[in-house]
Amino acid sequence: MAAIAPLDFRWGVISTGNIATKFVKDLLVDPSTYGQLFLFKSNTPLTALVSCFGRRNVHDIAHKIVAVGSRSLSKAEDFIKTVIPDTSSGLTKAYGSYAEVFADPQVDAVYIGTPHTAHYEDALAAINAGKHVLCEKPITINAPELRSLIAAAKEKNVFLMEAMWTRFIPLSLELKKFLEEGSLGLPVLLHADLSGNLDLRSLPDTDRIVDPNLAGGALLDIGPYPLFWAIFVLYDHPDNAKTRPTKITGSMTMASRTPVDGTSVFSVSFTSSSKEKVGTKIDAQASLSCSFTVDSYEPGVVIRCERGNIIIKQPIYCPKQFVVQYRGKDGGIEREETNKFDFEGKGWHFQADEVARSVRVGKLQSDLWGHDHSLLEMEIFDEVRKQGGYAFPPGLEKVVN
Ligand SMILES: NC(=O)C1=CN([C@@H]2O[C@H](COP(=O)(O)OP(=O)(O)OC[C@H]3O[C@@H](n4cnc5c(N)ncnc54)[C@H](OP(=O)(O)O)[C@@H]3O)[C@@H](O)[C@H]2O)C=CC1
Ligand SMILES: O=C1OC[C@@H](O)[C@H](O)[C@H]1O
Repeated sequence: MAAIAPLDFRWGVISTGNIATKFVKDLLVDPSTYGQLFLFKSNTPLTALVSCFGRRNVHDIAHKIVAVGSRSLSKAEDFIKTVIPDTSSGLTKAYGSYAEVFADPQVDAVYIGTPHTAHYEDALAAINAGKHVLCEKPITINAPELRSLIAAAKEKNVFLMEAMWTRFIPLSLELKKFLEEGSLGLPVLLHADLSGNLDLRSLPDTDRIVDPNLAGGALLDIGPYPLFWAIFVLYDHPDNAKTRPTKITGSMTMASRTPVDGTSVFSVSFTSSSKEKVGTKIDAQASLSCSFTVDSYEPGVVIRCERGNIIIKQPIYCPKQFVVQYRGKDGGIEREETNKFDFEGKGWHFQADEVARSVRVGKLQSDLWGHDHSLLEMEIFDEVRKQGGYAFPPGLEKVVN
């Protein structure tokens, strides 16, 4: 079979903050690299098998960073010098505005790493300029904004995806295959938590984590990850066939000087009695939480199935290990399998490969994290905020129902 010529996929990056830096560093990792392969032997008698995967092995894509835009030209120039040193000779253009990135004909796709509240307007401007878009999570601050973006992207015939990077890491790809084999039976109860004590009262009120004018709080910032596991395992389960949840509950505690959530607890239920789709078999619930006021908790994700459990270690946004526990006839755990993963880079590049490969074949959304996934996420967050009593300041939402 003839090899496919590598596609030069040309990125324009807007913003120069924390995640833009991490994403761009990962884009610079050679896509053909395997991670370091290692063998792991456990002393636990229960552990029967250990598998190690170190994959990327992408030969069909070459990521190029052709433009970086910032609200300040000098920040864009500094970013290029420090983060993309090989191209400081001029291969990457620095712009003192985001609009210039959108207008650059060299740019195929725009990566958006601005605060949550800017996502809608930045993505819309990129789409209207005819650019494909990869936008950080949460893709918008409510569902109506996202519906409007999806409509605009369809109208302009461009690809749009939320940067839900966890979906594309090797662990998720492997776990998906395992879940589809169904050897543990159906999932029944999923627990997922992402937390970290940020000492919210010590942060300035203008920090994006606590500023209500930047849609601060735990739910929108780290809530996408526990919810990702519920959507990935339950909503996407073959026996659920993308049937929407029958019930969503939410509760929030406000713990900073500002009116944003410090901790959110929410649940999403999928039931076979759902009227939306006859024949659905799954009866499962997800118990989810996120907090900026307490430390992280292990295990990050537990998927309890009819015949055993799957245990995923922190950090749940980029886990590198899952353990499968098989239940014996007496109900006890009779066997465990540990699956470990390793790769070059930090994991943000896998989503970039997905964007380039999807665009290459003319797709307008990802097969793995499509518009429906992000829309479900935003609808769940809207409901949790409603039940939890978190209303954004007037005018923050650019589109409302
Ligand atoms: N996928 C992941 O792992 C992560 C995703 N994120 C997501 O990325 C987004 C940005 O987070 P993070 O990088 O931590 O934030 P930072 O504050 O570090 O960076 C945000 C950047 O956005 C630009 N910007 C545009 N408008 C504003 C504004 N009004 N106030 C402040 N900055 C602005 C700035 O770049 P400039 O001055 O150059 O224009 C700034 O550097 C969030 O939506 C967050 O949810 C964050 C962390 C990890
Ligand atoms: O996406 C994220 O993951 C890691 C967190 O530290 C960060 O605040 C968040 O935006």
